[in-house]
Amino acid sequence: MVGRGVLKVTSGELRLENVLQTGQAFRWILEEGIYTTTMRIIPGKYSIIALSQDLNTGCITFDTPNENIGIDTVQNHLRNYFRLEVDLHSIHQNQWLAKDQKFKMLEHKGIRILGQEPWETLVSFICSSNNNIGRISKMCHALAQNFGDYIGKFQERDYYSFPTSNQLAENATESTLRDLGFGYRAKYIIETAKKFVQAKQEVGVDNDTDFLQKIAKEKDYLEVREFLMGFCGVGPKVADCACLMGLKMDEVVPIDVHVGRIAKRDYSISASKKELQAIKSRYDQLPITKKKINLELDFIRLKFVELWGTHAGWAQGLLFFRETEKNSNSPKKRTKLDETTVISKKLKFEEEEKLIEVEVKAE
Ligand SMILES: Nc1nc2[nH]c(O)nc2c(=O)[nH]1
Repeated sequence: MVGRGVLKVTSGELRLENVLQTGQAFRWILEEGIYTTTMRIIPGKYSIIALSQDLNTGCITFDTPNENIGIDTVQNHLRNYFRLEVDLHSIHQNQWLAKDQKFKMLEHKGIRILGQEPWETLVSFICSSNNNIGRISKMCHALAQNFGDYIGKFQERDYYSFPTSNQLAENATESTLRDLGFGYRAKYIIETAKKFVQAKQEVGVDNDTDFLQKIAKEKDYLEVREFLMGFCGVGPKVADCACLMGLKMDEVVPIDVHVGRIAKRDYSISASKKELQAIKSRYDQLPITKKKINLELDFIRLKFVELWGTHAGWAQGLLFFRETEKNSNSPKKRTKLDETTVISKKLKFEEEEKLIEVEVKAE
């Protein structure tokens, strides 16, 4: 191994198996206890990275097998990625449990919200519409393999970067993405990439991460969400996932059917007409939000933020994990990347996609 080091993690604060392949990140590959992917550890450059965790100590051994990046640089990168500055145990005890007795029965299990590349997060969650983790992963790998840069080989596998908005806008087409199995999401990705490139040009920023971080710095949450929802295929849920897992907006609570179900079943949250009307009028100055928002789900979002506080999005992460774990097969079964099926031709589920598309159009 060329560059090897250890990342110290306070015991229990991070469990790789509960964060890397459970619906936040989609390009980690797990084989024999080792997680590998490519990450932008050095600005402007992707590198292959391999991680393994000692479950007794919590410590993570990292390798950058093809290059020597420098231990401090990799450690800093991983601290940021895993958001190790956030004391999960303390937040669980002092913020969530203090206000919500349900967290007595809800251990945090080292489930943390990641600090991912915001452009990749946005595109990944566009892919997540009506989709499951295995298929989203296949799509994200397909984007990297077909439109990203070749980074190198590790243990007989080729690794690629996640494509920039420019790479997608210049080299991908709706038809190629449809051929790769993206279904109706093909159009969303192409339209979003093209508009994104234009938006970057207008402010003179070239890098996708820098651009979205600049937006996040200059605008408040509702404005960032409005901005993101201006892109094709981005509704409140996708925008909120990008805010939470890509832009480190810890208070943001993405709401989808799973979390909506939890809100009604476990928290008896339901809004009166008057309350819904009050939310609607909040968005008079935010026309895209007003058009795309589901008022009932937004009401739930606000209730959860009120209940859980500054790291409400992290609390949602625990509930989301428990809910989706309950409603799925074993994690290994649902997330393992099948080597032979990284998408380079039509996938079996194309027929199913067409059905979904018809349903969406009919809505
Ligand atoms: N923590 C969360 N992970 C997710 N994955 C996905 O598809 N949705 C979510 C979410 O709402 N929270």
